[in-house]
Amino acid sequence: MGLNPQNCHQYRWRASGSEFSYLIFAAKFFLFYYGLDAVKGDEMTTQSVPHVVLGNKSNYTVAKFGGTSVANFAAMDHSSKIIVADKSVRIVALSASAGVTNHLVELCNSSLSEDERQAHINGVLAIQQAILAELSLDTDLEQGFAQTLAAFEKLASQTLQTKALHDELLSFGERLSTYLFTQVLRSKGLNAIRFDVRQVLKTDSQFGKATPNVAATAQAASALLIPLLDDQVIVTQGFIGSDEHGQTTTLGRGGSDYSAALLAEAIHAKSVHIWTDVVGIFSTDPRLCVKATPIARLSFDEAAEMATFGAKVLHPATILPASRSHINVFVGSSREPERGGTWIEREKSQLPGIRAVTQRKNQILLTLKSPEMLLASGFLARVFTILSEFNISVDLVTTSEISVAITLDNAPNASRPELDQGCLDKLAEFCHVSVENNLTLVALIGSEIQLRQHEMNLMQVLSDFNIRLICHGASKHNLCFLVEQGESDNVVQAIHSRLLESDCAA
Ligand SMILES: Nc1ncnc2c1ncn2[C@@H]1O[C@H](COP(=O)(O)OP(=O)(O)O)[C@@H](O)[C@H]1O
Ligand SMILES: N[C@@H](CC(=O)OP(=O)(O)O)C(=O)O
Repeated sequence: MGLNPQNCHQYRWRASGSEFSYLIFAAKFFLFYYGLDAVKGDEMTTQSVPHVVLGNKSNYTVAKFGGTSVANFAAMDHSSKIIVADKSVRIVALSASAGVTNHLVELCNSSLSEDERQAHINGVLAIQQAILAELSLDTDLEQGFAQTLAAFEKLASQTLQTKALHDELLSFGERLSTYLFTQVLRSKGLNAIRFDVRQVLKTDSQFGKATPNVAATAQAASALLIPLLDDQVIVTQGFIGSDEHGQTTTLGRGGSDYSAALLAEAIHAKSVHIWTDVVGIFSTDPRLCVKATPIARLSFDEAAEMATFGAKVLHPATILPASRSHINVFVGSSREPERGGTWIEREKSQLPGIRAVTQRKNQILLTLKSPEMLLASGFLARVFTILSEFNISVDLVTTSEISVAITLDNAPNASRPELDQGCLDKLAEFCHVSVENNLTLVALIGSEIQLRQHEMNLMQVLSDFNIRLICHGASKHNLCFLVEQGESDNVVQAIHSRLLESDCAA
């Protein structure tokens, strides 16, 4: 296509004969997208889109591409066509290429042997080099990429003791993928620039799971990001940010979705598009149930519950900025954008009933029993005070006259403090403590879930399994229970087959 970004001040796309397939793709994508937007009443245009704030909204879109959508050159190529076809996309928030963050997490482990360390470094380099082999980087990108790669190799070869250094190392996946993807977009004729998101995505210093500072992010975005948006596509990193001292932070595993929603909020975007490897959010993980079906529309509440209770396709915090700032969220497949996906919107779901089933493995059940609880007050307050002192976050709670059962998330990526012996000792001072591991939390998600007739079928389905705890009533959007981890895939499949395959919400 031969468009030199240095000389290109207009956001545009030029097609030659050999690029005819892009035209067809763009037309198909546009038809699909326009169809959806027509339903929603939004206006789409193929023209350059200036940053116009209508009311408190611009007409821009933030597009997030997950690790699978930038896994290799072919995936990047598919993803780039979506941006070419949708001129409202002005910020692209990228994840690290699939597999890279897992290597980086391993490299944070201080007990690695030299050979193991080198194998993980080589794993990261191999993924970058395979993509680089298909590209010729412009000088500005080439220099930055080489420096970033050298900085990665230097840091990765050391034993890193602090959480701050772990976050610095974890950030390299996104920092590298954004150089490569910027070039892929330029090769399609887009005026793309790479932007270091740490300049604007401001967080506290809770390394590993930093909390964004929304006001500081908005302020930095209006000074540094919004002025760049009129005639360029900004390629930036998901997952990472920086604290007030300029140190790199991360938002927790899978956090790029959250970054995209935060950036959309900061630039007053109308929507966030999450591009992944499935054609939307399904009635359950499609890898587990072949008959799982994509859900066309979900409310913010339903989507938040699904993400919280294990639907890996969306980071649970994504809905927070989207919901408070009225930003619609779309989830679709970067390989097959024309197949549509799931729209997550403020409107309440039209259909009461169960719409999906999710599971979250590696849960702990903590049961605290004390005869003193009988007719006594203050027991629960004492329990929760101790858990909070140890920064332990509780998921489900059920109580009986003399005991309380609590579930805690112990997933490897939960980024939460583990249940340590100090906490258990403190609880044991006034009650009998039992800890059960290897459990899975299964959640039925929907709207106005009440134990009506077809939900009662659930009890029949579950009668074949050993259920450890059931929790229902605090939210109308879920009904949760714990099962043994070894059985949980079967439980989800049985529930899906009996409750969702006949009247799965669409
Ligand atoms: N309810 C669900 N709907 C769709 N996908 C789901 C669901 N639950 C789990 N998943 C899994 O989430 C995966 C996509 O998330 P992820 O691997 O994080 O993608 P990305 O690389 O785009 O970040 C899918 O491949 C699918 O197996
Ligand atoms: N790369 C980070 C952040 C992320 O969001 O990735 P993905 O979009 O591939 O889930 C991770 O693997 O956790």
